Amino acid sequence: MTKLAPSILSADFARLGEEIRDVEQGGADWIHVDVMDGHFVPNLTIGPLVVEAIRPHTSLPLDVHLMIEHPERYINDFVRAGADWITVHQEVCPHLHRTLAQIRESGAKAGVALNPGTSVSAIEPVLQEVDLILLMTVNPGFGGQVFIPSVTRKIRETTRLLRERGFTRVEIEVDGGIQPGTAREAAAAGATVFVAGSAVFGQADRKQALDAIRADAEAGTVKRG
Ligand SMILES: O=C(CO)[C@@H](O)[C@H](O)COP(=O)(O)O
Ligand SMILES: [Fe+2]
Repeated sequence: MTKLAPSILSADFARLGEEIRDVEQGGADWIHVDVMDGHFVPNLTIGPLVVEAIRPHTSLPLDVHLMIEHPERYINDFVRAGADWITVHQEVCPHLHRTLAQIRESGAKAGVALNPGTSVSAIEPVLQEVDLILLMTVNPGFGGQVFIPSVTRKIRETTRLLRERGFTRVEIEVDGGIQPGTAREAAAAGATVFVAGSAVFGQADRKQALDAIRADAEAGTVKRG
């Protein structure tokens, strides 16, 4: 099933509760929360306090994307704050297996993210520990960037690998530059969860924006068969 996860990075931070309710009413499936530390990525955003503040404003799953070094120090705080899914980057986890196990033990679903320059082979040994693979379709750090087309091949490779290994319930999430057009391309390659920041919050009518991305992604899914 196609799932849409609007990224609040492009929302109005002064009105976060209202913004989240607006996309929930508009048909969002998850709320994507981008956490940046100014070290792993050149930008600073939010922490567990903001997750705790938005939790009462939605019944949707909170999908927390940690773009931070030493994510193991903060996993439990984010889960206590209300995160349902926690995704860490392979590039900052020397003990990836242990970090993914920590996420599951804390009660959240475990995701692992790969930058555009990181091969899917880097996570082959830990597939058993993973509920979601996030393939960055831009270099992480900012909203509003352009989808990198060469990542489409990696989405296909990931889809094939999960099928071959029998991990058919693992979600493939794409993040960065997702809008009508790129959603279809990613869906045709096997993506199941679509993060969109500027393409949703940059539009006055969020329902219309979400409907357009969903229709495009579903057209790609049909093409994949
Ligand atoms: O993780 C990130 C960026 O690092 C994303 O979640 C962005 O927030 C997506 O924004 P758009 O590219 O959709 O505007
Ligand atoms: Fe993200």
